[in-house]
Amino acid sequence: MSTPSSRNSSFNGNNFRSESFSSERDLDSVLETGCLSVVVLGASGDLAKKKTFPALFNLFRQGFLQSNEVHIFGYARTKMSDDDLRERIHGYLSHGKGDEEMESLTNFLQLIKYVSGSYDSEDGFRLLDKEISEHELVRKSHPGTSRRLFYLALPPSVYPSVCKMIRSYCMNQSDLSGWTRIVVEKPFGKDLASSEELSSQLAELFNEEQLYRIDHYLGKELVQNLLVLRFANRFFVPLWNRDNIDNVQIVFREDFGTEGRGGYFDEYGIIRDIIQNHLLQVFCLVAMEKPVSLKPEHIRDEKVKVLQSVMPIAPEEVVLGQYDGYRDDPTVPDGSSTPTFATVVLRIHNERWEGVPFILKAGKALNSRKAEVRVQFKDVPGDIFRSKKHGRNEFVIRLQPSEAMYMKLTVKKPGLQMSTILSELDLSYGQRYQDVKIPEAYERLILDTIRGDQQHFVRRDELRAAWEIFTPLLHKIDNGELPPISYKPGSRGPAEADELLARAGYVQTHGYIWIPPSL
Ligand SMILES: NC(=O)C1=CN([C@@H]2O[C@H](COP(=O)(O)OP(=O)(O)OC[C@H]3O[C@@H](n4cnc5c(N)ncnc54)[C@H](OP(=O)(O)O)[C@@H]3O)[C@@H](O)[C@H]2O)C=CC1
Ligand SMILES: O=C1O[C@H](COP(=O)(O)O)[C@@H](O)[C@H](O)[C@H]1O
Repeated sequence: MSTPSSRNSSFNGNNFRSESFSSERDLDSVLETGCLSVVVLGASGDLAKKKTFPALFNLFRQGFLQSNEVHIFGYARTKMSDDDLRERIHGYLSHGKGDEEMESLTNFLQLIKYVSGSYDSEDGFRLLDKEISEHELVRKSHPGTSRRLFYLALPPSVYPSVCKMIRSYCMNQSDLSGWTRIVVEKPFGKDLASSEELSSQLAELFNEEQLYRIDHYLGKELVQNLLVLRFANRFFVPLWNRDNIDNVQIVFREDFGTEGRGGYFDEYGIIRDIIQNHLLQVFCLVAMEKPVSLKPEHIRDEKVKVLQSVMPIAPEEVVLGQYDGYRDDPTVPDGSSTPTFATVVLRIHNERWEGVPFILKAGKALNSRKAEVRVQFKDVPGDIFRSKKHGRNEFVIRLQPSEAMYMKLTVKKPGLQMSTILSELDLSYGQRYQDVKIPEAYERLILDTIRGDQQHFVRRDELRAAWEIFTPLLHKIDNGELPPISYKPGSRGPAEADELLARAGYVQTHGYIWIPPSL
């Protein structure tokens, strides 16, 4: 079988980078070859086992990581052997039972080596460098041509020291055609000042091209589809503005609480955990102007512009909640007033969106798990069918689960009578693309880091603009000026949030539920 890299061995680093913005960026057309070391720092943690290693395994299975080129290193303080780490992640690597699948799993696990060390000591990182260099030597990599990817699956508090250590002891030794790249997770800072401080610390060590600020929502299939939908369809181009759209909701719901991550969560809260990053990235793609091209810099320029056009958040357009029982988690302080739910209305001061509320809503321990964008259109002027009673036109993009997009529209009720009902045009991915396995967000984004494509990563000025929007509100919350309203786990969240939604202009449809079609 020809594999992605065996088909493209002639690509060198420069060709690859200049091609990477092309709209034809097929996954299998732009891989570099040569020795690749992927280092997962914080390998003992939750993200590493649930997301990072499984994503690496999926890339390996599909031939995007080749055993003759790649080696994977886990690094953390926990004392454990290579086999201990393999054992720890094994259960999270989904695979079939066939011989080939089992062989692939075994081969993948054999690529993993574990190095234990602290995040601020020379010894640990020297040892890590020694292990990486040995692997490079075995692979007969020419000095300076190797590729080193450091994935920081760690709390942000240790990013500066870890980056310092990598810079001092673990860099690819020359800049021939090799590289060293750093992937950092969110939350990147706690407010504008701390984020800028962190950015400056990292900028002293690495340039912007080496830093990949990951936001895994940007790797989700339907999030990646947003620009295509908006700018490749004549349907939407003339409608996507204040003349036709009444309000937009971007919603994240989880039907479970903080589940063992209460200690982390309590320091951040739902706005820093979900809204300031994941939902705001989706917001950018829904609201930004058309980029000049698909070059990462052109796209990110437009995202920055729309973020800079967001007006200060009005406290009366915010509802915060905390679910009953949140404080029972022993890692959460007794008197915590950290919000686990928030609805925040953003308003954009520009020609396209003046007056249109963008309602960002996120909550834990709610009645369902889903993420979606809901674009609600204005009523039809001079309505002769009295169709208003059914509800408005809505275009819904279901990011997860059951990826889909559907348009709620009024049609004639089938039958002899001339009456109308609300129905839908439905594109459900499970039904329409039955043979396609939708890649995990992390899989796609890690591949992008290896390919050097920064389109789906957050640029420093974008991050700054995002914090500028939320910092005043977050400071108010931190100072106790906006206490959360309690809500029952398994509910819709505080009733006040629905009231805010109605005040913002959202008209709820009664008696209509979209049911994902079954096969
Ligand atoms: N878990 C998730 O679902 C998601 C996580 N993220 C982000 O990914 C990053 C990692 O998250 P996650 O894996 O959940 O975090 P963990 O709390 O599991 O931490 C990862 C590892 O870091 C080390 N560690 C933990 N706390 C500290 C500390 N205070 N100082 C130094 N080292 C520490 C531990 O390794 P050891 O003690 O062995 O060194 C731990 O195994 C975070 O930035 C998080 O916000 C983003 C999206 C989703
Ligand atoms: O970043 C985070 O995301 C997850 C939700 O991710 P999803 O892909 O399952 O929607 C969330 O549970 C977690 O609190 C947050 O840190």
